[in-house]
Formats: sequence, structure tokens, C-alpha cells
Amino acid sequence: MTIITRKDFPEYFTFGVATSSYQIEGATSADGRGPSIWDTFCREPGRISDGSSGDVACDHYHRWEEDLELISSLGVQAYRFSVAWPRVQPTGSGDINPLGLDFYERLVDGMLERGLDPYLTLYHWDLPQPLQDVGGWANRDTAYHFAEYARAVAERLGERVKSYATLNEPWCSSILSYQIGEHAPGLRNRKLALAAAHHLLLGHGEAVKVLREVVPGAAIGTVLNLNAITPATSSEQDAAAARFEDGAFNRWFLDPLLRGEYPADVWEAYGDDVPQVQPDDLETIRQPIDFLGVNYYSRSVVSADGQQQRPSDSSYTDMGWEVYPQGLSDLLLRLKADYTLPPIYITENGAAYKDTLEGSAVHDAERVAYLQTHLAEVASAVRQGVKVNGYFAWSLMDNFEWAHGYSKRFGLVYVDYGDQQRILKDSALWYRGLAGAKVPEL
Ligand SMILES: CO[C@H](O)c1c[n+]2c([nH]1)[C@H](O)[C@@H](O)[C@H](O)[C@H]2CO
Repeated sequence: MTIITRKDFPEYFTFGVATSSYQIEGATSADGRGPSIWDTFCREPGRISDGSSGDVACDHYHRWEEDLELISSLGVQAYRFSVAWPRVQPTGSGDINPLGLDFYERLVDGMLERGLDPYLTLYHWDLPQPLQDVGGWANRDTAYHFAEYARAVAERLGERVKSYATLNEPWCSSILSYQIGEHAPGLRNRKLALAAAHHLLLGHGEAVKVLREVVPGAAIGTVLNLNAITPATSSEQDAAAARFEDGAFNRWFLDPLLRGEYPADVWEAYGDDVPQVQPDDLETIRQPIDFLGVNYYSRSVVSADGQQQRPSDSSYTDMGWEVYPQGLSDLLLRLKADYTLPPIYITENGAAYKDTLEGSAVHDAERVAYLQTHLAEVASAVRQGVKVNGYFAWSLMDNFEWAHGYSKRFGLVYVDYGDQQRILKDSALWYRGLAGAKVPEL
């Protein structure tokens, strides 16, 4: 395994850690916060593997200062976090809750006081429940409500926030949530899912227009989860299946955002389930952006029979995801080859492993190896000319892992949910050595 050091990355490269509001904050009824679709989803029996919810999570809402100290101690330059829409606008439209904005203002000012650059995500899945009561993202109005919520946040926080990402992973907020049903609101309807995907993209475009007006000096972009997709064999059937998966998973979002069009091959395959697109929608969606966030965890090996392949010579994380670092450089080089790109940030990369607390230590060698090998691929892609400006490890600390509850640990920092103690894992110490290293004299 190649040893990477700070010298393998450009001087301007930003190292950070990432979280999201519903996964760490808790305090789901504090200070005027309204219910989100995840509060509702967690109460539906069987939805969450351990029957838990984000009601307490990491109690970050009350421990935010301690957590900012923790982040600062890791030597990183930036912190990627998300704002809970239901804290700021409890019903998703109309009245703004000043106490909700107060929390994020304290948080952002706390970052700046510690020399941390705030990288804000406006939507990381916690949609106000009243919007879902009238269709959620399958309702076109939600796109416009989202832009007004973006306005409220940007007007309060302004350009203290260095970077505004509109969405986190619209594929998850639409296909995984409205078609596959694994995430809130847990529906299984492809037509609704494709409508939701379109309205998420439209909401992104409408929000970009608002942000350009309110915070013209901030970097504005969005975040996609993208996979490196490999056919299981060299057969034409598997190759065709891989092309379609690439279209449905990657290009369905990349092409509207970067080209202002849906991929024709996939559009045709969807038949009557395709979304209703108004004449100016794609022009709105393709608003120029200053960065593209890429979340990468593993590759997808696709066969015509639809069976998920598990190459026997690979290792797998606790989520059952193949450890395939080369997929990250493959993906980045493919993006460079196929699209006219803004600078890229790796906004999420990390792994869940079964962590064991030994006294006040967690020796998570597998996670160190995962981070080391994936960062080496980022460095390789940068050497090959891909403009990657930064990397955010997922996640700062163990947290609520959606349908898996607290059974999966992604953190660089171990959380003892009994007493909310935070304990640096070996991976945090390793990452500090890289992220906190002084940039070598060039
Ligand atoms: C298939 O991986 C996805 O890209 C993905 C993985 N993850 C995500 N998206 C989400 O953005 C995080 O909230 C999850 O906690 C994290 C770990 O599951």
C-alpha cells in the first residue's frame, strides 16, 4: 500500500470531515423545530433495523461547542455540515423560526473562531413533514419552497459560509426514497420517484439563482453520489446492463446538471414514468455551479440478470460494500473525460467497520487502510489532471446511519451513546497526521 503524505496533494487542497443534521443533532423538538419525514419514518415499525431514531443521536444540538473543538483538534481546514430545514422553517413554507437560524449562526461563528471553513449543505434529507403531507418532492411546489428556505438561510448566514451545497445525493432523496422505499418517506412508485428527482433538480436550480443573488461571493454547488460501474463479464448483455445502470444512477443526474438534458436512452426506457418537464426547467437546472461534490464509497459490478456481484478477491465493509479504491480514480477520470466540470470536492468517502472500544482506544486498522488507499487514488487523479480541491471524510463521528440506526459506525471518532463520550479512533489520529500536516515548502 502506497504511503501518502501531505506532499501528494496540492497546496490549496482542503481536508475536512462531514456530518448531517438529522444524523447527529438530536433535539428534534427543541426551540421550535418541526417534524421531518425522518421523524415520521423512524416511528413506522420495521423501518429502522434497531428501532431507533434521531431523537437524541449524538446530542450535537447541545454539544456543538465540544464537537467544534473535536473537529479543530483533527487539524482539518473545513467542516461539512447540513442545516435542518424543519429547524429553520418548521412547516417547510411560510414562517421562519429565528431560534433555528440562531443555532446555525452560533455554529458557523464557532467554526470561524476556530479557523474552520464552513461547508454548508442545505438539504441532507430531513424534509419538513407538512411538505410530504402534500406530496413532498413529487410535488413541484416543493422545489420553490426549497428556494425560499435557501434564501432564509443565506440571508442570515451570508458569506460567512464559504461554500453552499444545495442538495446531498438527489438519487437517494428520490429513487431510494420514493421508488425503492428504503429511506423516508418509504414509497415504492417509480413515477413518483422520477417526479421527485426532477423537482429536486429544479429546486437545486431555483436555489442557485437565489444564492447567486444573496451570497454572490460564496461558492455554490451540489453533491451527487456516484459509482464506478463495471460489467460482471465481457458479455454484451452485461455491458448493456452496466451502461443502463450508469445511465439510471449517474447520468440521470449528471446530464441535467452539466448538460441541461436527460440521457435519452434511459428516458426512453422509462416510458410513461418520465417526469413532467416544463419548457424552462432544464435551463434552470443547468445553472453554472462553482463545484461538484462527489460522494464515493464503492463500485457497482453489474450483470444482466440484475444480481449484485461480490468479487471473491475483494474485502467488504460492515455495510457489505466492496472496498474498491481504484473505482474512485476511475470515476474521477471518467467525469473529466465525459463532462465539462467545475472543480470537484470528494464530499464523502469512508467506511463502516465493527469498532471495538478497548479502554479509551479503537484500533480501526481497516478504516485507516480504507482512507489511505482511497486518498491515494484521489492523489493519482489529481496528478492525471482532475481538478479535485478537497476531501471530506465520512464521518466526523459515529452517528444515526439511516435505516441501519446506530448499528453501523462510520466515524473517525467513536461515540459511546450511553454517555455521549467522544473517543478518537486510530483513524482520527492517522487523518490528523495527514490533514493537519504543514503544507511542505514547494
Ligand atoms: C451508497 O453510498 C452513498 O453514496 C452514501 C453513503 N452515505 C451517504 N450516501 C449519506 O450522504 C450519509 O448521510 C450516509 O451516512 C453515508 C454512509 O452510508
